[in-house]
Amino acid sequence: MHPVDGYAIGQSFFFGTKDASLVATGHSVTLPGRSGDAGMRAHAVLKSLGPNEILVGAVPFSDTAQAHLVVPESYQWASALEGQPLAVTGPQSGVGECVPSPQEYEKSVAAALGSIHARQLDKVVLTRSVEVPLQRPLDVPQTLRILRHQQSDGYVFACELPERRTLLGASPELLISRKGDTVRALPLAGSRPRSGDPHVDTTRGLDLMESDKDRREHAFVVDTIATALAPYCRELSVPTAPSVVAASRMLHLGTVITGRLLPDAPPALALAHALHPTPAVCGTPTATARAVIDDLEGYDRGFYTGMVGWSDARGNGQWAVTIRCAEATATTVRLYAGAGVVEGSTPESELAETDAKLATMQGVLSHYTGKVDNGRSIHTVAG
Ligand SMILES: C=C(O[C@@H]1C=C(C(=O)O)C=C[C@H]1O)C(=O)O
Repeated sequence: MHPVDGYAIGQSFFFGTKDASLVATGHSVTLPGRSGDAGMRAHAVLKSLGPNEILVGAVPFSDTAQAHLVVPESYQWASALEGQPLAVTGPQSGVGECVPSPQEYEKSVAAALGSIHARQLDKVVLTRSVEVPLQRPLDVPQTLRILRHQQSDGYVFACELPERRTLLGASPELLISRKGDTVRALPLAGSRPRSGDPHVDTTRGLDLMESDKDRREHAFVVDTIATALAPYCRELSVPTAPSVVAASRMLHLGTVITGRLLPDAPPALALAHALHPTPAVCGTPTATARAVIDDLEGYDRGFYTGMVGWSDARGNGQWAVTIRCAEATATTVRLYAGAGVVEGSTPESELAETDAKLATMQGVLSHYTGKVDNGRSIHTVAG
């Protein structure tokens, strides 16, 4: 038994790394949840409640949408969750409903490339979502164990949202963590699918490291994060080159950024707000990229590409970027994936990247959904 087995739909929260798990239940106080100064306001409320209080939850991509941040009635830290292999997958259950469709997504990437060539922006991250019916109710603890098994590093999470929706996933990307005066971020950008063969993956990793397009795509993120953190830090270490980070089905370029904060630096959630949305999930410049996303994507990302995590009253916390995730109701599950578009991108390669990223959660959830085809077969027939 692990405290995660007490996970209750509508009430609980789970956040786990390879070292520890946080399991929280209920909400005594719901915190102010819009972006901007929400991080500081939430911290003030938390501090007023007492030194042992924490807040947990998720912040959406949009800075005008409502966040879901709560002070739980109870919480406990427990050991890391033991992974569980994915045993059986259900039968093929047909095509998921895609927004935008694969064809529309490729058109949007082409339109974004037009804006990049016209020098209106340098990078924009365009995403897709697929909704799939559930064939049986989702077992959250079991899904979290499967996610832990697949993603040995990284951040496994489940967060109860209003209207009995469950946000869950395994993110390989750390927006920011703060422990005492030490901060850490692990931004990811620039990706290749994994092959299942370690030798092929080594070659793909080298290819990623040598790809000018992926290195530029990555550098936008690192530069933006380093610039945003610098005013709060007395030391900031930013490696000059990224390394290859292996997620369950993807290889990414990643850079471990670490810093020592100045006295009176903001608490973890406020630092996270200062960084969000990074060009890993939005683009460069941020405001132009947001406008292009609003114009081209055609759906509301909700909590996907926001942040999920916890903070304590001392200012510590861990906030992961909400990717490789799904949002489940009692009867459906919506999956998400996106890819960064820069000079050198092509519509086909970015669509393929989103398919590869969708496969992470599709594989994990296939036990509940059957195998899902996210519109590519329609694409092939039509094309
Ligand atoms: C938007 C997503 O991923 C982001 C985009 C990446 C890229 O374009 O290479 C890599 C990791 C993430 O920062 C996603 O996984 O859905």
